[in-house]
Amino acid sequence: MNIRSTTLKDVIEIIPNIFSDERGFFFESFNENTWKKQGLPYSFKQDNQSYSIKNVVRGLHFQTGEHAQGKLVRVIKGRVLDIALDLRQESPTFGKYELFDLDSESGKMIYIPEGFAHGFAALEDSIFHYKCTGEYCKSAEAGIHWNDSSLKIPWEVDSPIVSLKDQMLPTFEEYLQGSYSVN
Ligand SMILES: Cc1cn([C@H]2C[C@H](O)[C@@H](COP(=O)(O)OP(=O)(O)O[C@H]3O[C@H](C)C(=O)[C@H](O)[C@H]3O)O2)c(=O)[nH]c1=O
Repeated sequence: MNIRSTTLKDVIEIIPNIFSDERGFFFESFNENTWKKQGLPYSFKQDNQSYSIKNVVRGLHFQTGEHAQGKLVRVIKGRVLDIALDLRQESPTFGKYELFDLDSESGKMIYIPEGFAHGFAALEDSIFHYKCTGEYCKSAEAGIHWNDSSLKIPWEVDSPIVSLKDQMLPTFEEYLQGSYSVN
């Protein structure tokens, strides 16, 4: 597999070895020993999967404090524009985000460590899968508004479909003035 650093400190892009033949293709989406040898995070506590119709935007989400989650994200079907936003005040890339075009054919994965807000837009009807380094904790859920005017995230979708919960999320400025601690 190929591992590439990104513009965000500690966010890693992973391209697995894909074995193609006349039937289709195969790749290992996770292997503890291989990841351990490559110095990649390998301890995950929960797998999640969501299906989003085209134009859905989910996020930007994170869990606060000790419940912060690292996420290994990939697309099983379709194509998404994925985003990671660095919320770690001590990070050299604090307040920066990067967009990642993820699709089912490339198998490309992104590892997003604890301390980031995460979201994605479904550019097609898509199945999204991610491994989390920590379990879900409803009381620790937090987020930042998907359409924040200071972040100006270019989602590439027309009339996004956003949950009521996400429509109510604070702006990045409101978050910064709040009392959240992401890790
Ligand atoms: C995240 C989560 C949710 N749920 C329940 C809670 C709700 O009843 C239902 C839907 O949850 P929600 O609307 O928060 O799902 P998403 O909008 O896809 O949230 C996720 O979207 C962005 C992209 C993320 O990175 C987060 O991991 C996660 O917040 O699933 C669970 O039971 N366990 C869980 O781990």
